[in-house]
Amino acid sequence: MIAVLKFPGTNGDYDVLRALELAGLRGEIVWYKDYRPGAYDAVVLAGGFSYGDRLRAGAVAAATKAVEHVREDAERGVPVLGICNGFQILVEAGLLPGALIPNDPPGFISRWIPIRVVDNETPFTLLYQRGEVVYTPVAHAEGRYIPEGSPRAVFKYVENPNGSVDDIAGVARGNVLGLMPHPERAVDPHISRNGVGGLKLWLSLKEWLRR
Ligand SMILES: NC(=O)CC[C@H](N)C(=O)O
Repeated sequence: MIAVLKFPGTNGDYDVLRALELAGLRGEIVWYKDYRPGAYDAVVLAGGFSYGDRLRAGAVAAATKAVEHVREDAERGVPVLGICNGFQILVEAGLLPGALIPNDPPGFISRWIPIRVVDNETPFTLLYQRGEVVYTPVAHAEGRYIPEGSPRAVFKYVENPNGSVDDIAGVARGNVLGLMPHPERAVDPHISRNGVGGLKLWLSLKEWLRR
């Protein structure tokens, strides 16, 4: 069972659930107060505006017991994925290195953009070719990635929309991955005119869990 973690203000949880379903995976939306460590095969922190992005996007959710439990699970080897606000939460909690600051140029962006898979050795990217370009929606105001040390970049923007250093769109540490684009919104041919490039991310997880 895959947990789709929900905080007050999370809005991407049903999209993740649907993507898991399309990939043939079983998911469950888990309210943050109900999250129990050791109970799930993988965890997805979905996008949205947890706690209204107060203080900094992701900062309040990062201080919850639920994220402490996610950290314990991550240390046990459970794959953890943070999408957009989920990525912001993982960075704020120190599970991933660096910082996500307001976009440059400033403002909320919402559009499809091409991204490149530069590392296909994570539990979420193993079915992609290295260098493969996929189209995904981005929808954020605080997505400018500032690295700390030499982070392991997994996705890079082909068209950098937010001023992220080195065009970094997603980073991993061990079995934890975070990215600003929304792979769960690029899975359904009925609503996507830009392909279903996000689907392989969910199929990769399925393959990783099978192995
Ligand atoms: N789609 C999202 O997860 C939004 C992320 C965050 N609230 C921002 O605007 O930066």
